[in-house]
Amino acid sequence: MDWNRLNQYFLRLPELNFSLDVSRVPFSDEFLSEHESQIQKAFDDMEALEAGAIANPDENRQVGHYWLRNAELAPDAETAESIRETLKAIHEFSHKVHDGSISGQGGKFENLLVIGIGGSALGPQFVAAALGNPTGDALVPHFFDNTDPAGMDLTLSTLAGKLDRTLAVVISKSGGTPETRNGMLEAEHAWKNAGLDFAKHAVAVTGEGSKLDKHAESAGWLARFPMWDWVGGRTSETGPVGLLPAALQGIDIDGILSGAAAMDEATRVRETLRNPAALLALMWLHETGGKGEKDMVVLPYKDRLSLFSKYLQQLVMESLGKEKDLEGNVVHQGIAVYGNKGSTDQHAYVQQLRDGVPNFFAVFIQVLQARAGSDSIEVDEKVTSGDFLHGFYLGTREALSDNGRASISMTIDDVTPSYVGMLIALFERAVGFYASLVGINAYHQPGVEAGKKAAASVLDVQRKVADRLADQTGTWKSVADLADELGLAGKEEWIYKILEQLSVNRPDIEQDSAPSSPAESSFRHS
Ligand SMILES: O=P(O)(O)OC[C@H]1O[C@H](O)[C@H](O)[C@@H](O)[C@@H]1O
Repeated sequence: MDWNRLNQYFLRLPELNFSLDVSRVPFSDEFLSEHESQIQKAFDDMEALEAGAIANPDENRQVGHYWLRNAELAPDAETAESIRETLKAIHEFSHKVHDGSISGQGGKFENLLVIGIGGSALGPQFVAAALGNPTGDALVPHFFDNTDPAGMDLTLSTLAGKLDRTLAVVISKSGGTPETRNGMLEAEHAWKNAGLDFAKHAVAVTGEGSKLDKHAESAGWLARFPMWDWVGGRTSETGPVGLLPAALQGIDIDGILSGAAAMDEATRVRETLRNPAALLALMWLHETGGKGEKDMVVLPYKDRLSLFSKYLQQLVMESLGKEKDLEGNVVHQGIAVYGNKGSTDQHAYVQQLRDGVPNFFAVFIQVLQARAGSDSIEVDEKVTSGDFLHGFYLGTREALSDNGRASISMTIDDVTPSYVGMLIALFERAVGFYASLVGINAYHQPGVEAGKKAAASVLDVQRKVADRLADQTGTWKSVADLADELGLAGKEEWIYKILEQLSVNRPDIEQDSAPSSPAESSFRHS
């Protein structure tokens, strides 16, 4: 690649020891000048958002995640005070847990069970993996992030005999998400079965007055931490959602906050070529045509960052994947995100990236420090494992460029709390800028509701079908009969799938042996 172009489009932020290289995206100078007024408008939008505008018009909400790492910025004194007080409370609570002045029925807490989903799990999971240290964590984190009973059993099996020293942190902004509620109920049941009082081991992070908040209050849980209306789930990592589990784990949360604050500062600069979030958003615009034409493949060359792409999947796709723009036009926006880590992924899908359908751009994250300490063996003459990792990063990037595949690279020194904060803040702001560039609301998620509503209807049909079979115990019924008798014409497929599932999981519901098709199947209650 062109050394001059690299020097032209290599943004180094010396005060952050962070750099962004967009030289391998084939944009022209004209592209930048053509979009300058749009990016200036995005800066205006962001300024208004940070000043407390209703940046999420559909939900009539402010968007305040940037205030979390700089309370001074909050639009009113009460909000600022609440942020400071909460941070103080997180520190105090975790100190007390660490020194044993708050403990479980079996003694000092040693394990942490985080129960949450989506924005209430992905950030804590990413940070736990990036910054934790299983042999040195103050509390070792475990997660329930689904309503999969087998998954929960697996997690509980690793905590067998230790629940009396395990602190459960139930996280839900709305306080009504079914998966999280189910996880909480399953956990309460497990603690009870172990002869323990769940309330003495539980903490909630949730919106004031939510179902979860009320439940935690009336059951007398150890503590409750707020989840403010103006923080979205996918941008909540620097609020109590992310900070409480991290602090309990023993991670330096002030480091995360200061890294995020420093990146916020750097991405407020209105000079496009000096602003990494603006450059990132413009590169996304260039590569996707502003229409999601290409996917973003995130490839950190460091195991500790392997959950970052999963975290970004929600941040980017739930923010940008929208049917309508702010004016109500149908636009079907979005950028798909996937990736895991290099060089591992070279042995999985990089073949397609290099040679196959050119429908992506890559974002490489290079971490300079190979390992703690400098003691590395030579795995080949004069080269270490870390040199290989670095070589694979440069090699893959080169191979992609050679075949006309664009890539962006960012470089950090090491995976530290501060850099994790920076990465989160950088992508949060790039998402905000990109949303302005394409004219969408990044802060709502209307599409998520459809699946939730349909699931509720499925469970309603399940109750009716199971009751109907129970009313006629012993009688074999076909799907068509049940649909007809229950007035559920058109729902035959659901009825079949529901009964197929129930017959495996409930001893009182049976499916006839080996039917050749759903229509020929029959079921009975016995
Ligand atoms: O924190 P909760 O209210 O439980 O929400 C958890 C998740 O639920 C939904 O799926 C939303 O689309 C996500 O944005 C949110 O993070």
